[in-house]
Amino acid sequence: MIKDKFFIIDFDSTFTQVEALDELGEISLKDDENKEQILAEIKNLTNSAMDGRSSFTEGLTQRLILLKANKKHLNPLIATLKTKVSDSIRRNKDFFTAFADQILIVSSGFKEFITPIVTEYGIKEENIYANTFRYDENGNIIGFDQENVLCHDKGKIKLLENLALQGDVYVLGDGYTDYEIKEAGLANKFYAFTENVVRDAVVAKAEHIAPSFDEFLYQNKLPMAISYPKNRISVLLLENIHPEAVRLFKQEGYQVEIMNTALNEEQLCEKVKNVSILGIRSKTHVTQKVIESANKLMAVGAFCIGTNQIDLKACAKAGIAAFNAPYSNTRSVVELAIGEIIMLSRNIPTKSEKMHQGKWDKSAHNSFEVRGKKLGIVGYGNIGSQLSVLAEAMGMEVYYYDIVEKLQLGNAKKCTSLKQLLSIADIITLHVDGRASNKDFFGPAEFEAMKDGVIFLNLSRGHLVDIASLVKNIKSGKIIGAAVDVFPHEPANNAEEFVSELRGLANVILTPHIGGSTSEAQANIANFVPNRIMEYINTGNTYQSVNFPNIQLPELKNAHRLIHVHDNVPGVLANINNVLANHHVNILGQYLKTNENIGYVITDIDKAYDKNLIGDLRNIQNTIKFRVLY
Ligand SMILES: NC(=O)c1ccc[n+]([C@@H]2O[C@H](COP(=O)([O-])OP(=O)(O)OC[C@H]3O[C@@H](n4cnc5c(N)ncnc54)[C@H](O)[C@@H]3O)[C@@H](O)[C@H]2O)c1
Ligand SMILES: O=C(O)[C@H](O)COP(=O)(O)O
Repeated sequence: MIKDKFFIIDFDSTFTQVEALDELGEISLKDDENKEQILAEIKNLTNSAMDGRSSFTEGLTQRLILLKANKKHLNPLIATLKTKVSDSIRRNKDFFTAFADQILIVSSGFKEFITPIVTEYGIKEENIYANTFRYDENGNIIGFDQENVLCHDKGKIKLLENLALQGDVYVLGDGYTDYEIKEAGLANKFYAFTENVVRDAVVAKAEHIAPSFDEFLYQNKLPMAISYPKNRISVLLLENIHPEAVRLFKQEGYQVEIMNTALNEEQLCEKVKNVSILGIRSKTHVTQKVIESANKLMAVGAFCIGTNQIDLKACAKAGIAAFNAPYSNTRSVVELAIGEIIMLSRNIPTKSEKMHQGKWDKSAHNSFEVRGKKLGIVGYGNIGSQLSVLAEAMGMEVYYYDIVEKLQLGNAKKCTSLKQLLSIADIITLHVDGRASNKDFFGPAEFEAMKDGVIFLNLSRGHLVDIASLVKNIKSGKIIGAAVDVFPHEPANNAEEFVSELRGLANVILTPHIGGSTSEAQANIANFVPNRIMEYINTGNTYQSVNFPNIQLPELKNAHRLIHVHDNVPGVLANINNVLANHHVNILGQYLKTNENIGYVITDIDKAYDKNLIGDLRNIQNTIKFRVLY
């Protein structure tokens, strides 16, 4: 135990998430017709005193008058406060018990509700310094004990002077009166606690910020309930990712920065330096150089399906796990493709444009039903196969081609070669992935192999199609309609001009890479990807990672979890186990999986172990990354 340190902890908005007198008002004024107005006044008085803008004593007197509270309201208040203990305080309960002799609650609140809350955490009653209420004969709260220094302005300073603590004093609180203890020279350090409320005036003065109690413990090398403070995990989200992702990451306690645009390599190298989690969509390229610049990167989230924009191998080799959302926008792409197939079959883009120019061109020329037409799907993955089902429901005859064997859905017919599909289909739609070998997949030879009068769609990736060949075949009339959603060069944001030879061609639908841009899809993605990443960070689970060996781990119970990522070379597992044996570690469970690039070993061990173990595991040859979870 550290004997010469004292931890002074504030109660309202620090130990608990709320201001207790505000909560008391919710109870005592429940039936008052002016409740909202009075509560707002009380809050104003609280904030003004906490920000150091007004006299504390005066504010307290006024708040008690406004509250019209009675002794009978205290039990319900205590019950409410018990549910509102700050999350990071709650999870570090063991610390309060272990360091009970050194922890003092110093509050300008009231012992009547503070004592029952904090003593549950092992805090000693004699270490609670706070005010006490005065009541009338009917139990109405009519004031406070004027003798107590804590009801006066600068009360906390006076108390600390009286206590004359012999040792280092650390103060943790959200309010100005907490900061004043340090200002008066009565504390060695003041930590502005910002988990529940951020008071700008206090943060501006504080030398140390503690967004959570874990951070306070971490900075002071004190035992923590979790292995690493979550507020130290920084998230950078690019390309206008849906706000649900921001909410989830913030709720987890991470620091989140958002940008609406994609970044080029140079910009990203600069921005990614201290980032722990990077979120991108299809336009930001995570290259080897970017990875080399990322000193703290743990995970990359592609908030989309495609991952060709990420150097997955380089990420794995650097111990960075990558995740995507493999199904969240599938249906949106399929619906757009269906709509476009019908629109192009009826020559609608041309007809609509003419109408806007005042030209009435009623004719059936070049207009066809889709029923009975042959749809050729290239790439029968999640999107291709889902499209197959909807197209058949509209009476289309479906043909598909894929490089791997796929389950045929409904009556869809497999083509044994791309050439076969191209020679059969009336409408050809591209749904392969953007792997490097698919670059210029469709060029002069592929367009040549198509039937005359064909319709062509690309909603997969821009670099798969040679645009010059596509334009040539549209202009020659071989292709009578086309829909293109993805392009070899796409603007980084909505302010940049879209430049393409495809502009201005008849019966060509051009869309700004919006196949997956529906509210439903974006919200689904923003839910899916953060959850995968947080699970990886919190448990080591790599299920559905696109570059790490996939391991689904059991819940971590009463153990420490050692997570070891290493080059996939012989002997590393043996070395890990030798180190564990040398330190007489009791192994509770061990899991190993490798892929072509890395090995991933998870070992759950008894909590009691010699701390040199960690350094020895880190030093094993071929270790890429090592972390401990609890
Ligand atoms: N326009 C958009 O907004 C949008 C939205 C979502 C996805 N996409 C793109 O669509 C692609 C496909 O999505 P998915 O979810 O169906 O992916 P998927 O991985 O489930 O399917 C891709 C299929 O293509 C096949 N394939 C790959 N190369 C091939 C080739 N040369 N010839 C034949 N088949 C080949 C694969 O075997 C696989 O079955 C994504 O990778 C992404 O690039 C675009
Ligand atoms: O891969 C995808 O899911 C699509 O290309 C969508 O990409 P986006 O999120 O950049 O629109």
